[in-house]
Amino acid sequence: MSDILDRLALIIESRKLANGGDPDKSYVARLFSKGDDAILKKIGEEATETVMAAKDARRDGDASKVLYECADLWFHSLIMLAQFDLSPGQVLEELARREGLSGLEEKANRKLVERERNGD
Ligand SMILES: N=c1c2ncn([C@@H]3O[C@H](COP(=O)(O)OP(=O)(O)OP(=O)(O)O)[C@@H](O)[C@H]3O)c2ncn1[C@@H]1O[C@H](COP(=O)(O)O)[C@@H](O)[C@H]1O
Repeated sequence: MSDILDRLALIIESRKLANGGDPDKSYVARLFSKGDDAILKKIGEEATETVMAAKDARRDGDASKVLYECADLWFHSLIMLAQFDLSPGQVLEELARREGLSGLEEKANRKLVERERNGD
């Protein structure tokens, strides 16, 4: 299933202006041409729309819109990764690294390290 993420990442990379992306013909190239702030603004918008869709889904009992909004959020996250020369594969590697490590355990370890660093 991560094939689609890899394929999309390749298309997004090809839309960079340095790779010949044309802002008049491509949504992704247009976003790249606007730079960091425009890309990050879209992430904020799509995250908010995802949250609102989830709230509506809980109220209306129809979760289908959550899928669409989440796809928008993931898509724009791929653009943000590309903007920083990162790949979806690297995010998947980070998730794999965390596999089996309880979030509560990780948080406790992090707090311990912070306390040691602060000399508490
Ligand atoms: N998966 C997507 C995809 N998902 C969402 N979108 C676009 O992302 C935008 C989402 O923004 P909004 O929902 O806020 O709608 P909007 O009001 O049009 O947005 P803005 O005016 O704020 O930019 C819409 O224009 C959608 O069409 C996408 N655009 C492109 N792709 C993929 O990216 C590929 C390359 O696209 P181009 O660069 O346009 O060729 C395509 O072949 C697709 O595979």
